[in-house]
Amino acid sequence: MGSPCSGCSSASDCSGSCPTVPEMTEAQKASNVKKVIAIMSGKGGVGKSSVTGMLAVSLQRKGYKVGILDADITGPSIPKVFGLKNMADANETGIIPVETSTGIKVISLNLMIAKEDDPVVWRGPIISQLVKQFWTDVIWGELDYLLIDLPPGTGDVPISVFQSIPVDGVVIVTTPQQLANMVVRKAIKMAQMYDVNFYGMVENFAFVECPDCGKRIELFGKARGKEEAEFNEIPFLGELPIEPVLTELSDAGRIEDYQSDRFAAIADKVVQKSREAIES
Ligand SMILES: Nc1ncnc2c1ncn2[C@@H]1O[C@H](COP(=O)(O)OP(=O)(O)OP(=O)(O)O)[C@@H](O)[C@H]1O
Repeated sequence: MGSPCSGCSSASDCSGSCPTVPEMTEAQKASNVKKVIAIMSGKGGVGKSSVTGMLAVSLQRKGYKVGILDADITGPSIPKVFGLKNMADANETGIIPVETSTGIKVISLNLMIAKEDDPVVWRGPIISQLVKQFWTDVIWGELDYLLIDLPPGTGDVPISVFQSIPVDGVVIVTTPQQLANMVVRKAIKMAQMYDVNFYGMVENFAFVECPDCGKRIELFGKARGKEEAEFNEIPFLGELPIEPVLTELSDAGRIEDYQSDRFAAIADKVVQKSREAIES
């Protein structure tokens, strides 16, 4: 599992006897998570959970061991898109994540409540505490990548994730519309305040391909993800079209059946970025 000291400005010349470092929980001792990647967006509904889900699927297909921590507590969609029906269990060591049909480990509040449509009417600090426990008290086991699906924006949960979980890199999801209104730049600036690596930006809903002639139609205006990534001096990971089959499979809980070369290419770049982060 990542060092509890990551994020501490004195970590490089620490004597190792810092009283503020909490002891590792039993679940943390039983886990070894190599890389934590946070998926964030400025605004809601841009496809952040879909990108998280498909990135997990693509990394899993490449042979990596992958988990998803659903930190979007009040609007969790990860269990639904993977068609998860079982509740998360627990033992004396910690909480046991639920596995998808291809073996991706998932934890989400919706795997702990009796009815998936019951609302979560909790204040920010309680939600943030729960997200921290998803890191400290879940038995993640051996993972190459843990993806964190953050709620949109720059509120309590992203702050507490960046402060308490050793996030290695951030993938930011945006759309052509959203680029016009600065919100995505706020999210980027927030993550930069916590000094995390930017793996890059994904532009979702960039275009629709005409099913008859293959023509590219830019429904939400000109796709400008590459330009926006350059403006923010972060890598551009790729653009994704609107594909009704993705919506259909997600609604049916079968996101793992979706095939996309574009996602596979984005996953390759994410792997590359995570390796560069090790080497730098
Ligand atoms: N490229 C795409 N093509 C077709 N449908 C998509 C695509 N990306 C996302 N969707 C659909 O758009 C809807 C919103 O996507 P998603 O839930 O991933 O967004 P989100 O940013 O995570 O939303 P929230 O702010 O609620 O967390 C879902 O129904 C999803 O299936």
